[in-house]
Formats: sequence, structure tokens, C-alpha cells
Amino acid sequence: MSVMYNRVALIGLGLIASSMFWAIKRAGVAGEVTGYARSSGTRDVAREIGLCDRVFDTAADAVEGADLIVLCVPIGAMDATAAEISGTLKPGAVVTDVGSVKRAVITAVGPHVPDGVHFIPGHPLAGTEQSGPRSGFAELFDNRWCLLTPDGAEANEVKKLRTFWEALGSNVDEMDADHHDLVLAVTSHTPHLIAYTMVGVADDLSRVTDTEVVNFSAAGFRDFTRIAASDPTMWRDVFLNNKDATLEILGRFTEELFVLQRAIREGDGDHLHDYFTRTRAIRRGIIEAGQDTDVPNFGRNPVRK
Ligand SMILES: NC(=O)c1ccc[n+]([C@@H]2O[C@H](COP(=O)([O-])OP(=O)(O)OC[C@H]3O[C@@H](n4cnc5c(N)ncnc54)[C@H](O)[C@@H]3O)[C@@H](O)[C@H]2O)c1
Ligand SMILES: O=C(O)C(=O)C[C@]1(C(=O)O)C=C[C@@H](O)C=C1
Repeated sequence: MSVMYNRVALIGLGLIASSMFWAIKRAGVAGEVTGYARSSGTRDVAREIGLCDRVFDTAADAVEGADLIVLCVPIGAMDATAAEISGTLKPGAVVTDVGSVKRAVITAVGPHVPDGVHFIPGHPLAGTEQSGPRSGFAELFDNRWCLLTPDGAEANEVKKLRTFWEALGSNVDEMDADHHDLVLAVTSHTPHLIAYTMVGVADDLSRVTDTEVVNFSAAGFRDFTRIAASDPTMWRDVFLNNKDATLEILGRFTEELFVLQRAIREGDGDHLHDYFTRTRAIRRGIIEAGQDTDVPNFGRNPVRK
């Protein structure tokens, strides 16, 4: 594929930015990729492993002259990061982000985007429980969805950003930001909270030892522990910034849980069987839609130095 943006700047060099870098190199869609991370340790690692063509010590320097700027920091850091780069954004540049919540990012970043610069929020629905500059890999976005919430941004720029994400391996869709936050509360945010809770319950239970939990963890619980190992800062920020939607889904979840709890207590096998039959159909739907893509080639990267 040919170069789409002469210079792409990645701000915040963790899992998503490093995966984007390797995927951009694999696709050949950027002339140059610059990067910035807040900590000097992360910048040193980035330089050591060849993550980004040039790593800068300030975000403002990293975005200077960039055609596409991708904010890859935790949601709670979006406001300050956008303020830092605001003065050096090139007219005509596109600012996007990868944050897991969209309305809060629009509120935080939008006011810092000067006239003449395009702002197109985004969210790749792909990740792992790993974080940091060494955790990325080029295949992360393959066959995963990336949602854009353009809200009136210029159509040509939106189209170009769509094509960019497609070149990185994603399927792309557009959505209203509030709707995005509700959908993700169902499909990602509340499930993470449930996993955190279940692992916390196992940890608290004194009659079952930690060694027993580790040795005898069944597949379902092991999946929960993977999810519950996700980055605490990122997930704290997700819940603080998608409060209403998460609380709505969590309310419905606890209501359903109480009904199932009662069915177990009363020995209502029909209710349990009917419920599990309904939920099984959802899983089958996901497989039929080709969305059961477990993370491919985890940890391997053909272009990493
Ligand atoms: N991990 C996932 O599964 C996933 C998936 C999709 C989107 N996201 C979103 O992508 C963004 C980055 O997540 P990640 O998984 O790459 O995280 P990460 O922890 O791997 O990397 C985040 C990077 O942001 C920088 N950073 C951290 N705190 C900062 C601060 N206060 N100020 C400035 N910079 C700071 C650091 O360079 C750090 O390496 C988040 O907004 C997250 O919601 C994550
Ligand atoms: O597979 C995982 O580790 C993830 O949790 C990735 C996952 C998710 O699917 O919920 C997590 C947060 C995101 O914003 C997008 C993707």
C-alpha cells in the first residue's frame, strides 16, 4: 500500500501505540512515524527496540509537522495531552485517538483542537491484558472492528482515516459517541468489571487458598484472570468516564443475577436451562459473524528489531 500520511505522530507509547506502529510499518502507510511517551524510561525502551522512527522528549515536538496525530494515552490524560500539543498542530492535520470511551474524550480533547485541524475520535476494539511499549504487535487489529465517532468531521478526512485503519487490518464503522459508550458498556466495560469482581472474590475467600485458586482454576475463571490483569489506570479511567452507561448495564446485570440466584435456590431448572439456551445463541451468532478471533500471534512481531 502507498503512503497515506507523510508523518504520523503517536502520543503515549503503550500497547495500542506500539501495535499501531508495527501495523503501520507492515502496511507501509506512513512516510515517518514519530512518538512521545511521558516517562523517560518508556522513551528509552522505544528507542532501544526501534519503536517509532524518531522519539521526542516532548509531545509538542513529536506532533510538529505531523499529518495524523493519534492520542494513545489513558482517558484521564487526554485533556492535558491535547492541551500540550494544541499550539504545534499543523493546519489541515487530523487529530484522532484510541480511547475506550468516546464522549469523555470529545469533551476533553475537542476544546484544544484549533480551527483548521480535523478531529475524528476513534476506538480500535482490540487489545490484550498487557501494556507498555514492548507489548505491541502488528497483527493486533487484524479482523477487529475500529469504531469512528466523527460527529460532523469533514467527510474526505473521515474516509481517509477509515482507509488507514483498514490498511492496519481493521473493519471500520461509524457511530454516535453516546451510542458507542452504551454499546461498549455492554460488550467490554461491564464484563471487565465482572471479571475484576470475580477474581477479587476468589482472592478474598479464606476457605479456598490462593494456591488452590491457581492450581485448580477452570477455563472460565482463567479467562477472568486474564481480563482482570488488565492495566489498572486504563480501567479506572474507563469507569470514571463512562459512568452512566456502565451503571445502567450494571443495574440490569445485578437484577438478572438476583433472578438466577433465586432460580438456583428454588431449584428452578427450567428457568436456568431456558436462560442458558438464550445466551448460547449469542455465542453462536458471534462465531457465525466471524468475530471469534482470538488474539493472533501474541507477542511475535516480524518487523520488531
Ligand atoms: N489495552 C486495551 O485493551 C485497549 C484497547 C483499545 C483502546 N485502548 C485505549 O487506548 C489507550 C491506551 O491504552 P494502552 O492499552 O495502549 O495503555 P498502555 O498503558 O499500554 O499505554 C499508555 C501509554 O500512555 C502514556 N501515559 C500514561 N499515563 C499518562 C499520563 N498521565 N500522561 C501522559 N501520558 C501517559 C504512557 O506512554 C503509556 O505507555 C487508552 O485510552 C485505552 O482506553 C486500550
Ligand atoms: O482482549 C482484551 O484483553 C480486551 O479486553 C480488549 C478490549 C475488549 O475487547 O474489551 C478492551 C478494551 C478496549 O477498549 C477494546 C478491547
